[in-house]
Amino acid sequence: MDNSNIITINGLTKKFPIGDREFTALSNVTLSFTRGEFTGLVGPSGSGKTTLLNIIGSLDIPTKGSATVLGHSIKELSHSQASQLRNKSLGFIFQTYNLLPVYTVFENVEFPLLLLKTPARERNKMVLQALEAVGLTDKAQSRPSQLSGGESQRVAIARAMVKSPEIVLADEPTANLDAKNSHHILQTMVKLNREFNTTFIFASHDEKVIGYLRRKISLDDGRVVADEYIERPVHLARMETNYGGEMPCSL
Ligand SMILES: Nc1ncnc2c1ncn2[C@@H]1O[C@H](COP(=O)(O)OP(=O)(O)OP(=O)(O)O)[C@@H](O)[C@H]1O
Repeated sequence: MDNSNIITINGLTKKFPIGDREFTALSNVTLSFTRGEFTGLVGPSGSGKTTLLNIIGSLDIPTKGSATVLGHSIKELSHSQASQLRNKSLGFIFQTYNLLPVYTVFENVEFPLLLLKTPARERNKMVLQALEAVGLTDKAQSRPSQLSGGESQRVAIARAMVKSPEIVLADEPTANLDAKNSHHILQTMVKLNREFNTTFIFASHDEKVIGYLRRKISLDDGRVVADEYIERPVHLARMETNYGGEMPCSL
């Protein structure tokens, strides 16, 4: 397994202008992430989790310091280079799913491959594989309005995973789900992380998410206040006991 460094953050400070003042959302953050991590940024509301995830995802840039993602310094990317990095190498999962309502489940998952100009036959195969991985093959022709919250989030996971990104960034992915669906989608992500060695980085204050993390980075007031590796995450342990280490294939 290749466990090389894929994200390096050095002395990162992010300030937002508010009127004629500045608000410091992140303050001198230094962190690195290796391939295959299942890591969460945790902390109270307003602690800077989303801001950090957005910078890693090249949706925003540092005010000071640097963030280097897959060899690209985020501050130095042009708009088109940043969107190329996102299209090719990053998958995003948001709390509101962000599915396109007029398209079918199949078309929603296909969308990133259209941006990458993947040929039709290959596209078809990749979409079906992604839907199978999240257990939604039978919903391929449904529209988002016909899905439950848990199913919608699984479509979002399939859409994030379909292009085999190196990194998936998930911002409060369970915020709109009940406990059963939250565990379901978290276990889906654990399975994908294991199968493809995809790096997952979460921003969340949900204890259910935290129970699956192998690394927990705590933020408070824009600063990293703890960075812990968890030997036996509580929900992972429970999942392995329940399924004897094997995940149910219908996840
Ligand atoms: N564009 C912006 N302009 C001004 N302030 C901002 C902007 N984006 C974020 N902030 C501020 O930066 C701080 C950190 O916000 P951020 O969304 O990163 O926190 P968070 O930890 O993700 O919070 P939550 O758990 O509530 O989503 C907050 O105080 C927020 O109001």
